Amino acid sequence: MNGEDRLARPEAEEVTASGTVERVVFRNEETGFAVFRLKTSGGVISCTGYVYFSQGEGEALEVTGHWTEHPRYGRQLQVTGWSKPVPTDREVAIQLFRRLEGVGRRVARRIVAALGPGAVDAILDHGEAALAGIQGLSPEKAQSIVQQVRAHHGVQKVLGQLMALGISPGAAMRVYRVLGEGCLEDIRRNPYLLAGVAGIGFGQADGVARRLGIPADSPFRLQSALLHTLAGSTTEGHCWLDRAFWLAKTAEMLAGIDGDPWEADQFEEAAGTLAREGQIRQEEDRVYLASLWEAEEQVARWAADRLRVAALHSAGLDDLIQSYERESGVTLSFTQREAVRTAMASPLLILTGGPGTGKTTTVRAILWCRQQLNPQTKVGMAAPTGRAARRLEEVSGFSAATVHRLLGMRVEGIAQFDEENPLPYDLIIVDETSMMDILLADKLVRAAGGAGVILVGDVDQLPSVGPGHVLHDLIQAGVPSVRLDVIFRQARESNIVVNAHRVLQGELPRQGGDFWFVEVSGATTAETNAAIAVRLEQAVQNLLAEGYSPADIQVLSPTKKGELGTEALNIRLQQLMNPRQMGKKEIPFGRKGERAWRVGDKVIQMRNDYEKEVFNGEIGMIEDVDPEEGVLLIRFGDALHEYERDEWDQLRHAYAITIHKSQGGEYPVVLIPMTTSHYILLYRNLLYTGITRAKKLCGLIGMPRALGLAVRNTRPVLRNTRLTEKIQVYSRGRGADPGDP
Ligand SMILES: Nc1ncnc2c1ncn2[C@@H]1O[C@H](COP(=O)(O)OP(=O)(O)OP(=O)(O)O)[C@@H](O)[C@H]1O
Repeated sequence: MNGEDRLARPEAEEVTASGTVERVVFRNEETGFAVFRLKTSGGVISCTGYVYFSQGEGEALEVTGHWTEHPRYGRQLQVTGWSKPVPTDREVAIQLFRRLEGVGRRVARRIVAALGPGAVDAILDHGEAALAGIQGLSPEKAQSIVQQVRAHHGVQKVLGQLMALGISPGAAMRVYRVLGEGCLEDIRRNPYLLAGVAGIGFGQADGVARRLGIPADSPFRLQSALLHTLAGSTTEGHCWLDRAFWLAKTAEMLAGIDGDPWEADQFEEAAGTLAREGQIRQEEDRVYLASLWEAEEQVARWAADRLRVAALHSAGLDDLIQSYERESGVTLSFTQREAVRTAMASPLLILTGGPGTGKTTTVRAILWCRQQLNPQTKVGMAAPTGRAARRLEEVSGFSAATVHRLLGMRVEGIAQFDEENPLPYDLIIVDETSMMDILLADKLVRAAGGAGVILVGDVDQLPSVGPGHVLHDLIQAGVPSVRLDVIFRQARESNIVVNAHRVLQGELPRQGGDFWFVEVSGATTAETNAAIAVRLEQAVQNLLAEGYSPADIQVLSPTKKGELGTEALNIRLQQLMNPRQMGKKEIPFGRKGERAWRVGDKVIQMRNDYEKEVFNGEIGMIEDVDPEEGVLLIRFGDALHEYERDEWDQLRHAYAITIHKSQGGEYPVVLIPMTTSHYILLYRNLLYTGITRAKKLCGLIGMPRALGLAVRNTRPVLRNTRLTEKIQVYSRGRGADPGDP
């Protein structure tokens, strides 16, 4: 039986059942999805669906849904609607109030005597006012009763009404959690509040607003649209937008939805409100989201403060370095020594260089010297991604964490360590800092306290996915930095390393050894692309035959779209590396169920999940799937995680990933298709980043012209940031806050 046949198909007929919850087998706190047993007069039934439990076990519930047949768990009710029965019988009502905390039999009786058996509804509708005048109820107790009744019964009304506005069950739960009990009133007034809740964007909030009859020129709408445009620019890496451009872009976006032209100056008032409310910050013609402005300011002031601290050169340092050389058998180069000296003397150092230039070796020397000077030195090591952290651990011999974990970040934006509670280290070393965006840099510097900070990275790699160009800007601003640019002999034996440096110099890579280029040609570009895809498959087959595992082989593409984009390649490569097989479990997905998550699939996490502690860009493997529940069991490193159906959007297949996503990763074998169809993405840093991900073998397959274009194209990174200028201003002591109104 194949995976699709195993999928339970709901029977058409809708059924209703009521009873009490016997056991909650599984509950996802984030989405509200639950598996539970309901004790009904006809026996215990198994149910699945989005249900909000206030108590869980023992809770009365009425559910509607469809029967499904699960191959392992048998008959289950797939719940599509639910309610918590409000008692209509006096004695039942009294029992219900008695179950509330702090309510005795006497008070319960008095409430029901005053309000009748419909007391619950009266309290839901009128709140504390309904309880006014009931003997023996203090205002605090009345408040507590209202809260408890709302928690038991009110939430379903709210969720039901949210769903009626077109919000999905999972999102409705999130809205309720984020915006709280009064969310409906707030949303009716300003539906654009929804745009701030995870998973709901401006477009969906706008749809709700239309349903609620909010006028198209409502100030809330204009403000939300403006914030949307500004936040959108951060996906291109910008920290700020030019004001006139911002207004015009927002006008254009709304005109695209409404069909009518909007004038940019219609947004002036909305922009003024956002500035007054502190949601945006303006510096002359530049407009920032407040959070980005604050982050840039913070990092700038921090770097400037450290620049002002005079470097303290310790006299015996050269002797110490010589001892290290004797001990380790490594003779450091002139530049490496300079890096060690600067690291000892300055509270901040940037160590940059391409592959094989000796960054890790230098870090080892620095650690050794620090330990010799003070054996008590506490060192914190981190990298922006889990895999980069694991690698740092391997090469340095010290334990390393992700920056998020180091800072104790459990949810986006909130860190356990900050200026009030600094990290307990004397020295903090962060690797792969080209990947660090301004928001993460802000968190790091806030928590650094008095510790020395060494930022290690390769400034020629692609910049961070998030906003800012931090490593580059810090170097530009004159932060003490050492650039290692000599490739060591051992590294020179690798054409991967040599070619990475050649590409940076604008030279074509040379073939041979661990680096090869397969030329593919055809009569037309389309034909050539098709031939490249076939040749890529052959290369994968050959590598598998040579004993490489699917996990060893990583295909990288500049883009997601097109025949040689990651989406199309993933379909081909899944068929090749993990084909459908009898007995291999899978779950179909996609609009027509044409794709499948299959046991053994390689997958990539697409955004940070703080609960699971699985971060953007991490690669995992599907170990098991439950087609009935829609649950995927995925291994990331040592940990296994469950992904519910509504979490699948966090995942993609990872046989092919974009070069952007591969940042900070390393793979034994990297294969990159090269086509002129990716014209706008063919540039030097991108190719360089792709090549430097390979450890044992790097294969480029495609058009020589595409390779030539990529090597020659030095497209500069254009990101709107002011970090460099701000550091320079602050370090000269001109402390005027450019953003103060
Ligand atoms: N001073 C030195 N003398 C001789 N060999 C060295 C020296 N420094 C580094 N190496 C050797 O050069 C190679 C690359 O060094 P290292 O791993 O430190 O570079 P890296 O910049 O961290 O490289 P990557 O970014 O590729 O990890 C290693 O084999 C290392 O042993």
